[in-house]
Amino acid sequence: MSQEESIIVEQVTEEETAPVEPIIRVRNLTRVFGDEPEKAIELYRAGRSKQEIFEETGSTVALIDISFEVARAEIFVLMGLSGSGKSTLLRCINRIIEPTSGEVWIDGKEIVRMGEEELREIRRRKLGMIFQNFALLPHRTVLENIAFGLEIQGVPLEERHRKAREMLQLVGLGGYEDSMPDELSGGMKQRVGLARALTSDPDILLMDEAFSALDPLIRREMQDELLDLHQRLGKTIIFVTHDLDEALKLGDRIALMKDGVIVQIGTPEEILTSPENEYVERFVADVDLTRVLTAGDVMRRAEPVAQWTAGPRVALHLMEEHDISCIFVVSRQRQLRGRVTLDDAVEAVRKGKRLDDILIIDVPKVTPTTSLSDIISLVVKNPYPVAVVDDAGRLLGSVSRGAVLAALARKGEDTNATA
Ligand SMILES: Nc1ncnc2c1ncn2[C@@H]1O[C@H](COP(=O)(O)OP(=O)(O)OP(=O)(O)O)[C@@H](O)[C@H]1O
Repeated sequence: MSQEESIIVEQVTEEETAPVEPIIRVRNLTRVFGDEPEKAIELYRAGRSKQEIFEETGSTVALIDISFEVARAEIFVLMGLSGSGKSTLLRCINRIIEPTSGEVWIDGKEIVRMGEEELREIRRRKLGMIFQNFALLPHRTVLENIAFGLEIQGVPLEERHRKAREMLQLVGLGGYEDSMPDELSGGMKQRVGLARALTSDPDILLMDEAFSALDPLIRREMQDELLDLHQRLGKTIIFVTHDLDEALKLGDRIALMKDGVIVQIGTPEEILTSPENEYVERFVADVDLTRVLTAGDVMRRAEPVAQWTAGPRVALHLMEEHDISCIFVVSRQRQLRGRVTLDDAVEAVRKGKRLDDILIIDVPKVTPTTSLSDIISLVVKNPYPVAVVDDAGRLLGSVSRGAVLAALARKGEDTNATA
C-alpha cells in the first residue's frame, strides 16, 4: 500500500440532504419562429436539418421538446454555441417569447396558458432579468434606474429609493446613487443591472450572457460577486453563457444545448468526466481539469481508528496494521490538532515519548472546494497527505499526492508535468 495514505481519528458523518422541490419545471417546450410551425416540426421529426427546414418553410425550429427542472436556489447554466437556442429558452421562461407548445411551471403555476394579469404578477414577484447590454435608462441616475421597476409598480418615492439604496450597497456600489450610467464602467453598469433585478426580491434571476461584454478580469470579479450574492440570498439562477469556463465555475448543473435541444444535463464534473456523446466530449476537450476538480472530489474521508488519548505504541500499531504513513489527530469537536507520522511514532516508541510529544501541529490544510491546481504544489512539497477541513477547522478528510496524481491520470492529464 501507498506510503502516502492516511487514516484519521474521528468518524465524519455525511449530512443528510433532503430532496428539494423544483421551482421551475419545463415540459416539452418547443418554439418555432416563422409562419409554418406545424410543418417545420413535422419536417424536424422526419429528420430534416434546421437549414433544410428554413429553406422549405421559412421557419426556424429554435427549441424542440425541451424538458428539465431547476431546484430552488440552484444555479442552472444554459450553455451552447451561438444559435443553439439558449436565449430563446430563457425568454420562454418569462414568456418574453411565447412558446409554440409545451409547459413552463414556476413554483407550481403553469405560465404558458396564464392570463396577462397573472403573468405580470408572476414576472414582478418571482422573476428578475439581467441582460448582456445592461439595458439601463441613459437619462436617469443610478438610483432611479434601480428604483425604476418599483416606480412602475407604483411604490412611493421614499420607499423605492430606500430599497434601491439597500440594493446598491448589496452590490458594492454605495455612493454612486447620483451617477449617470455613462459615467460607469461595464462592471459597474452590470452591478446596477443586478441591483435593479434584485429590488423586487424575485425568487428567480434570469441572466442572459450577463458578463459576456466585460473584460476578462472584471468578468471573473463579477462571477465571484454573483456566487457570493447567491450564497447570501439563495436565489435560483438560470444563467445563459456560451463560455464553458464560466459555466463550469457558476453552474450547480449545466444544460449543454445544440440546435434547439439539450444534449446533456449534469453537474460540471459529470459533463467533464462522463460526456454522453461525442459532441459534449469535443465541447469539453480543452478544459483544464485541475481547475475543475476540487479537494472534495479526491479526498479520503476521515475514519475513526482510535481514541486520540491512545499512546504512540497504539498509533504505530494502527499505521502498520493499515499500512499507512500518518494519522490525523482531532479533538472531541473534530478540530484538527495535528498529525503523527510513522517515523515519529517509531521514534517515540523507542524513546518512550507520549503522543503529544510527537504531534506535528503545522499541518497543511485545504477546504473541500480548493481546486486541484491549488493543491498540486502543496502535495508535491509534502510527503504526507494534506488535511481537508471545513470553515470551522474541523477535519473532513485528507488528500494525498497519490490521489491527486491518480485523479489527473484518470482524466487523461499529463501527470508527469505536474509531479
Ligand atoms: N426573432 C427571431 N426570429 C427568427 N429566428 C430567430 C429569432 N430569434 C432567434 N431565432 C433563431 O432561433 C435560433 C436560436 O436562437 P437563440 O438566440 O435562442 O440562440 P442562442 O443560443 O441564444 O445564440 P446567441 O448566443 O447567438 O444569442 C437561431 O437559429 C436564431 O436564428
